[in-house]
This record gives sequence, C-alpha cells and structure tokens, in this order.
Amino acid sequence: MFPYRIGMGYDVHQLADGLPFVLGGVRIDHSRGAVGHSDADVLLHAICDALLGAAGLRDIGYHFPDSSDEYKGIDSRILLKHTIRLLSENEWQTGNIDCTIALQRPKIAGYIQKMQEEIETLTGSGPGSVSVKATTTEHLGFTGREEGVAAWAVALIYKSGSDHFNH
Ligand SMILES: Nc1ccn([C@@H]2O[C@H](COP(=O)(O)O)[C@@H](O)[C@H]2O)c(=O)n1
Ligand SMILES: C[C@@]1(CO)OP(=O)(O)OP(=O)(O)OC[C@H]1O
Repeated sequence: MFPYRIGMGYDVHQLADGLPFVLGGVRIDHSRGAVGHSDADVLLHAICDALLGAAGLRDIGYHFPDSSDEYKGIDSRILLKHTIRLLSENEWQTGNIDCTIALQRPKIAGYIQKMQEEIETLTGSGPGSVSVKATTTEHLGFTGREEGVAAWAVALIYKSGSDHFNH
C-alpha cells in the first residue's frame, strides 16, 4: 500500500450566548460559545475526521457517538488523543495538518500559535507541522451571522517506518 495518505475533515457547531468557547484545545475569551454533545471544539473535530479519513477509519461520530453518555461534555483533546492511538494501532503517523476556521467574531489571531502548539503536542507531530488559519466570511452565511463556527482540516499521514525518500 502507498505509505502516504491524505484526509479531509469538516465540522460545524452552533454558537450560543454564555457558553464556553474552545478552539484547538484553547479557551477563547468571548461572550458566545459552541453548542455540542462534547466541549464542541469544532477545530479538533475537523482534525479527528481528517486523520480518520486518511487512515480509512470512518469518522468521529462512528468512534465517539453523541448518543453515548461516555462522551457528554468530553474534552475534545481526549478524542484527538484517542484518534491518534487508533491511527498508531494501524501503524500510521501524522505528517502535517492544515486547517481553516470560519468565524466572524472574535478575532482569534492571538490564539493561533497556542492552538498550533497544542495540536502538535496532541498529535505527536513535529514543531511546525500544524497550520491553523482563520477567516471571517464577510458577514455572509451562518458563520457571518455569528450563528455558528465551521472548520476544515486536511491531514497527511504516513506509515511508521516507511522510507520517505524511496516512494
Ligand atoms: N475570527 C477571525 C477571522 C479572521 N482572522 C484574521 O483576520 C484576517 C482577515 O480575515 P478576513 O477573513 O476578514 O479576510 C486574517 O489574517 C485572519 O487570520 C482572525 O484573526 N479571526
Ligand atoms: C464529539 C461528539 C461526541 O461527543 O459530539 P459533538 O460535540 O456534538 O460533536 P460533532 O462534531 O457533532 O460529532 C461527534 C460527536 O459524536
């Protein structure tokens, strides 16, 4: 089997007043937060799906169903660590991850470095291997109206022990 694979993930969560707002494992200071069965970390969910998709291991809802009390209010960093464990059981390691968050407000530029470092630590990928970007949607659509937040992630994974330069 080709020792490199790519995957993509997409997730959306509704925003509501007075809830905590967590993105990429980092608490964001804002008057609104994301609604979900878990802590609703839309970025980590998109990353889980990108990694699972790359490995051909279904998706986040398959492994962590929102019908299960086990995952109620769960910190999504635990879900990402579990995802990494599933990949490593199948001899996959994380190469790099690139993500985009669509969020009208607040500006999150000041949190990006911390998110990238957090995700690099959780995935065991090296420094500089995770890129997080943000965009407003110019007040258009559900993100533009501040009804929700969306995230996309693309991940490259490789087989442990593969010879990077001979394929
Ligand atoms: N919630 C957001 C959205 C965007 N940014 C940063 O602002 C810059 C301009 O974004 P536009 O989508 O309006 O073109 C860009 O550098 C984004 O990274 C942000 O920090 N937080
Ligand atoms: C993470 C899970 C499980 O707690 O719940 P949510 O926080 O609702 O997130 P979602 O992105 O809808 O999908 C996966 C769920 O099974």
